[in-house]
Amino acid sequence: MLRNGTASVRNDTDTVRGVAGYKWRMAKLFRAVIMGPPGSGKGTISERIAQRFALTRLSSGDFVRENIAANTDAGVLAKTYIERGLLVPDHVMTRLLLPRLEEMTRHSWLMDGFPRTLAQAKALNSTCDLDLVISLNIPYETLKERLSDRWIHPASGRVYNMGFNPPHVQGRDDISGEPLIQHDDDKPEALVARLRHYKDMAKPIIDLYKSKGILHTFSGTETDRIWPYINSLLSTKIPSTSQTDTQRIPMP
Ligand SMILES: Nc1ccn([C@H]2C[C@H](O)[C@@H](COP(=O)(O)OP(=O)(O)OP(=O)(O)O)O2)c(=O)n1
Ligand SMILES: Nc1nc2c(ncn2[C@@H]2O[C@H](COP(=O)(O)OP(=O)(O)O)[C@@H](O)[C@H]2O)c(=O)[nH]1
Repeated sequence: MLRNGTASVRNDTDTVRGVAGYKWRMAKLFRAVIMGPPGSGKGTISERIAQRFALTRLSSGDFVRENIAANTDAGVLAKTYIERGLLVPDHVMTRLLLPRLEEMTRHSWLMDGFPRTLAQAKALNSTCDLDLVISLNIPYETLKERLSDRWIHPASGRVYNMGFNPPHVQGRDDISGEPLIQHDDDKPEALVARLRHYKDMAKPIIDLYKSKGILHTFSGTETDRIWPYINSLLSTKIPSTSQTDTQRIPMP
């Protein structure tokens, strides 16, 4: 339910009357957030969840990049921070993200990369009710190893790992064939500060979601071992066979 909108299709099953006089039951929608330190596997796991459960995957990082590429006002502003290695301020992030979410009243989605601050979590909370938050808890040594091996296709945000999911052609993006790059802040010397920053920022957000009873934490060193637990949790919450975000089920 978008509280400031007119549609109300989440967390319950709505009944609407179609043109032929049929009633249609709108399947329950599902909204989730995935959190975790850099390298914890948010992107990798979101991709699996989106495919398995036919959710729309929303990545705030991709969204920032799209706005920068499209030269929107918020994108131009966001760029000035990212170029200096800073996080985009809350008011810019919410200006970018919330209108997008308001377009999603009839979609189930999973958000990666937002909220990153308590202010962003509160802004999200005032826009929609989340069903579930996945928090990934991965040891530091594992993060360090993974990130030193992470290669990115900057234009799309597609992520590779030379051991875990290498590109078909070394150093090249699978889809575009363009060169892959490594981020400076994936280097071990930058990681300690990034992790400390993540812990400080994430703690109040995690506490908030814990108090709402929607937080689920998964710990481990391998995505493939964590995945079955996430899969079975989500299987109890969303129908895996759903091919569309809003299912229409004819009712007598
Ligand atoms: N809530 C957010 C989300 C994103 N960004 C900005 C800063 C990031 O550098 C950039 C890209 O975000 P990503 O989530 O794609 O990338 P990161 O490398 O920061 O995240 P991670 O290492 O966790 O994948 O967008 C931000 O400031 N605030
Ligand atoms: N070796 C290994 N690498 C992984 C595993 N899971 C994800 N990765 C890789 O680790 C890096 C970080 O994962 P990513 O999904 O980008 O994490 P995010 O920063 O939280 O979004 C990427 O290069 C992934 O391909 C895993 O279980 N083992």
